[in-house]
Amino acid sequence: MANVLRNSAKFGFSGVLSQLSIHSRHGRECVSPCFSLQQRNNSTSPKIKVDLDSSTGVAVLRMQSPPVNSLSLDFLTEFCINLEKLEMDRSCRGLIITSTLSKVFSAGLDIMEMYGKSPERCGEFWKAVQEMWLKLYGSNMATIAAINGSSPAGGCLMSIGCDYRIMADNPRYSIGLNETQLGIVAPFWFKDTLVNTVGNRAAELSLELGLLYSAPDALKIGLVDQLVPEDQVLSTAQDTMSKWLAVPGQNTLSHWLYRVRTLSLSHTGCTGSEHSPSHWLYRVRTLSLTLAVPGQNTLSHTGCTRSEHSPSHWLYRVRTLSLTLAVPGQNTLSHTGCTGSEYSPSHWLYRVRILSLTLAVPGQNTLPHTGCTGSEHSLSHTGCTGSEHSLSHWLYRVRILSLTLAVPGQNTLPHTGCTGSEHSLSHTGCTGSEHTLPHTGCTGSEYSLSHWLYRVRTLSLTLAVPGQNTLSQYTL
Ligand SMILES: CC/C=C\CC/C=C/CC(=O)SCCNC(=O)CCNC(=O)[C@H](O)C(C)(C)COP(=O)(O)OP(=O)(O)OC[C@H]1O[C@@H](n2cnc3c(N)ncnc32)[C@H](O)[C@@H]1OP(=O)(O)O
Repeated sequence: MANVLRNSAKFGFSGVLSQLSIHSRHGRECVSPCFSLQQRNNSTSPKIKVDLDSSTGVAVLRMQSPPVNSLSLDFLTEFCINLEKLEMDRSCRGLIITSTLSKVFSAGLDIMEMYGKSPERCGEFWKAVQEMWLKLYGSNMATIAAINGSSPAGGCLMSIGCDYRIMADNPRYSIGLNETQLGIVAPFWFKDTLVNTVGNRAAELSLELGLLYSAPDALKIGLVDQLVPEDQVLSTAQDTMSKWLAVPGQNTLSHWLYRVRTLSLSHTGCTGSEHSPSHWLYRVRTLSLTLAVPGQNTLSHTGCTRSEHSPSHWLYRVRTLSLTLAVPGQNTLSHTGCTGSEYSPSHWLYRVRILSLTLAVPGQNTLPHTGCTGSEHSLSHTGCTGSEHSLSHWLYRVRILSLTLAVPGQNTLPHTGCTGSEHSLSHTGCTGSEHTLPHTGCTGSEYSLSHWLYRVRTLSLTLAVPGQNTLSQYTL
């Protein structure tokens, strides 16, 4: 195992990403996700077993792919097909996910899928990973992870994609997003899902250090909701499910809104029939894909078919969004026109903030302030100095910072040229009457800095969709 992981780190993810990039730049015909799922399911023996109890409306999905339920393309395909079937079965209202293996819930993404594979295979694999998460996180069923063994990385993602987590009370089992320890950057939607589960600070620590938590520690930080003796994991999940299903309207939009709300966008500019979950799944997925690998996903694999979804249309959107979420070291910037020495990390460190500020408000920020140079580029206001500028530190801090600053309509240009003491006001540049914020519902003393910072972070996720969010319909 150690060798495999070492190899994957060595050859690994940048290679995989660039392969993906090459692949996606060529573009492909879009097909419906259902069709593509069926097409690519090549496995012979089932890796997933589903039992639906029609009297309770609860399905138990058992992962049974030895040795460790690693998430290979075949596994994910089968998983998604089963999920899709249950989703379409109106008699099924609740889903419990568990493992038939002793000691392991899921070892996460199958390392062997991640190197030495063709670009096509890599693309399919990564698409399947995203589909798994979208289908689970966006499910209309109540979902419970009955975690009866270790659940690192992608296994943890699968768990936090569920509404509730019950784990075996065994300190030898661990769970967490440990990608950083493998030299892998957890995509932003992994991060967002973790933040939603354990909060900002715990997620920040967890991702920067690539922590795996023992079951008791996972309970302490809220990564799991409950620990029970190993032989009671499934029965407790079944008891718990009955409480979830007793909530009126469990399968309705209200359920959906609570989960998706934090996913960015979903509930914002929609009206009328646009509120259908299927519509949203595709919108969310599109954006997620775009942002998961900035500059690398052309979105040909999103399943969008309307002509407005043509690559050329998307390229412009993608570029904007990608820059918004500029992730140092992960973005190759090939799509921005940067070449050669501009790729150096130091270049990135200084560009990132400016780019974030500039482009986080599509259509509102114009270019002039991207031309900042010299001392204006100092990142002193981020609190980062010297060795703190390591990759993992940057990835998680900068991203949050840029989201914090993204306040469409509020952060107008003047503050981008701010230097020195002006930056002390939390670099939002907002003062006095600029804080009208009629659409946020904020008034009077609510304008205090700490309030503002926390609200902004939430708002910025909502607002990161060019031309879609007016916020007028939505009051936090
Ligand atoms: C394009 C992609 C871009 C970005 C992706 C970013 C996201 C990445 C998310 C991920 O999920 S990366 C995967 C990270 N996974 C791990 O770090 C888990 C590693 N595995 C373990 O920690 C342990 O195996 C375990 C705790 C799950 C189970 O321990 P134990 O019961 O002691 O089993 P072994 O370690 O002996 O393993 C048995 C067997 O299984 C193979 N294996 C384990 N994990 C994986 C895996 N993730 N993929 C493929 N194969 C795996 C292991 O090599 C052993 O195989 P043998 O042939 O040696 O028996």
